[in-house]
Amino acid sequence: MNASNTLVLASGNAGKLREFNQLLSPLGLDVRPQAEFGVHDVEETGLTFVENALLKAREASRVSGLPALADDSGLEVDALHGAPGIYSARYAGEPKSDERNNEKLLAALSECAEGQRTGRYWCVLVYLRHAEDPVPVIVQRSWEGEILAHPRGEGGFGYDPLFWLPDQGMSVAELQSETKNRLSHRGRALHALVDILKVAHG
Ligand SMILES: O=P(O)(O)OP(=O)(O)OP(=O)(O)OC[C@H]1O[C@@H](n2cnc3c(O)ncnc32)[C@H](O)[C@@H]1O
Ligand SMILES: [Mg+2]
Repeated sequence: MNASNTLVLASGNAGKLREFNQLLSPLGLDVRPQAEFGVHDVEETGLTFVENALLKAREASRVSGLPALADDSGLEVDALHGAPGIYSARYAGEPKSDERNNEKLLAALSECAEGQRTGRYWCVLVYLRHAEDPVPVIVQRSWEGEILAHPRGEGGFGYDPLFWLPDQGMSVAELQSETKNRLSHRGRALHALVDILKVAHG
């Protein structure tokens, strides 16, 4: 990390920012949302999570002058040939709406039998020391689950009320936030990233 352990979080998603703060504040890192620096959302024109995460991190670092951490994530559903995938945030169009995205997902799977509703969350994290960093740190993690036929639970964000964890016997929206952070695609990716940064930068 840099001398002051300050970094900018290249995200405008309130649910992600909450989870990053829960995960990173115990590490003594000063994590600032990109909105503090007037960073606007970039167009996510990549065809992969990693390309989009790079675009977001580069812009946030360029505008803030700080190291940047970006997350590009989404839900891959087998019966939908990987959709909504990199388009998860805008699955039901603009403006982004978790509620409409969930309704569209339920409709798309209305004919899909239990047992065939498998999928996974993906999270790709990119850390850049500066906007032109030629050696980004990149970590990708997934989290397996099944898509419910009806929403359950109030916690989390995005597709969490529809994402069922057979091992837990709960949807992600029914988990305690600490449990989600320990098990999730994002939580595990972040721990791996922090381990890499500790080795690289002390
Ligand atoms: O790009 P930023 O500003 O970070 O915010 P965003 O919401 O647009 O984020 P993405 O482009 O990475 O899209 C990710 C979408 O995938 C879904 N998603 C990712 N992680 C999730 C999680 O932990 N729980 C539920 N849904 C998640 C959710 O719909 C997100 O909006
Ligand atoms: Mg986005």
